[in-house]
Amino acid sequence: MNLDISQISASLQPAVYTHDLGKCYQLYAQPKDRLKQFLWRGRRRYYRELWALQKINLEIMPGEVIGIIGRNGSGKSTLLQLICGTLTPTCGKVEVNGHLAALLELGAGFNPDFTGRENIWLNAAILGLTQEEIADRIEYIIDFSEIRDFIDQPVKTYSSGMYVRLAFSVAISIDPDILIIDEALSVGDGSFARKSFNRIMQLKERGKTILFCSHSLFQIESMCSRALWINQGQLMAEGDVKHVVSAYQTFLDRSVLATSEQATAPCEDVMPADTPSAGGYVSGHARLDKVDVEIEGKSSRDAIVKSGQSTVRVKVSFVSDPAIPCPTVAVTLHAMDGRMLTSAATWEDQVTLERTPNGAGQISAVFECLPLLKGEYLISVYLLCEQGIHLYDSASGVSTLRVQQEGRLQGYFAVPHIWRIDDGK
Ligand SMILES: Nc1ncnc2c1ncn2[C@@H]1O[C@H](COP(=O)(O)OP(=O)(O)OP(=O)(O)O)[C@@H](O)[C@H]1O
Repeated sequence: MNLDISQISASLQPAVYTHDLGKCYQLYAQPKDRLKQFLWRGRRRYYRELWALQKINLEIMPGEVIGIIGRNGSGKSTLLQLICGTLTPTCGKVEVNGHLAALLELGAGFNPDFTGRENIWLNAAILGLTQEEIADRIEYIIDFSEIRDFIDQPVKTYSSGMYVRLAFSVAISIDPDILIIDEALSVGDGSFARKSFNRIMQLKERGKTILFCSHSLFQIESMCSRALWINQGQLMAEGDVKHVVSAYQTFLDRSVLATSEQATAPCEDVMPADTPSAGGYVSGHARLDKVDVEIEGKSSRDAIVKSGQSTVRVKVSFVSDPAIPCPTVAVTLHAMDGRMLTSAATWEDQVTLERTPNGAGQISAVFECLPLLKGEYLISVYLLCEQGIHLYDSASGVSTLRVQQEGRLQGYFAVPHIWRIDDGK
């Protein structure tokens, strides 16, 4: 057997390695301060420093799928951009071993006056493809983007959806060893979002290294083996995804800013922009049709609920393309400050939804004798892919539950328990 030592050592090299990596921005209160700074040549300081990232030490091995979490402005995008080389570090170093493709600002490299086809050539060359490789792949890129009819028009005439489709198709076509994704797991709209998500999942299955940041902890937990939590530019935790997500969730719960940061559930509303079929669904997609909340059999958006007594039923109707696997449904309960208190999901309970040949289906989540304690709570509903990862559609705050309670117990939930008189044994 011939062992190629150089190949073995290459495979043991981290795909991404950073040492004491840091990025500092100079913030000027007014534009003229920049000029003054230039004229004084560093003898006086007219700016304030902002360390977007500090002392980041990472070793990401080939094939790892790493999720990056943190509040807005914590430094996630800065880290991804430093790894991609679109930002220069202020200190420390970053090493990348392998062909890297980034889905950061999609289409940032497009020239608006060039046609879609010309931009493919330009963009793919920037991403490292040779002329021959581009020639080989251009038809695939155009097909994947589904905008063949417009491919010879200048991209400035494109809708934002078309722009994103083209940019994603080019980025994904380079077959990278390392894929960097900044909040772009659901690219574009409708069926394209699912298709792009499937493409990313294929790369994961083929053992590619993937780094992505998302506000959806749910998506991070579903896809990643390891997670990094960044706060105010510092690495707060890294390691097993469940531990890191849980530590971050605890931090969010403790934070007075939790309200503004609660995009932790499957988040953004994703409404299909494609043309619906006669059955009301969009090709390759699914959407919520109707969500109704019933308290003791009566429909209500703003209901009085008796703690430990009332039954709450969340009725969800959806339509989906019958050609895609049947979707899954999740229901979450939030406190009014946005914190998610609990959730229920069909895939976790091994419940399979049913639908008509037209792709329409209904399911109810029934919460009997709801054990919430006094207070106000919000219900949200999510429609996801069969694996419970890709979000098709969501409806936030579909109903407010005003829970009334006898007695003085404090907290959010009554947890089943018993009291035992301790006889000292
Ligand atoms: N070009 C820039 N000039 C000055 N400050 C910047 C610049 N880019 C980012 N920052 C600051 O650096 C910090 C980190 O920003 P970054 O975009 O990396 O955060 P993030 O975690 O990706 O946020 P989000 O989740 O909102 O995308 C923020 O305080 C941001 O305001």
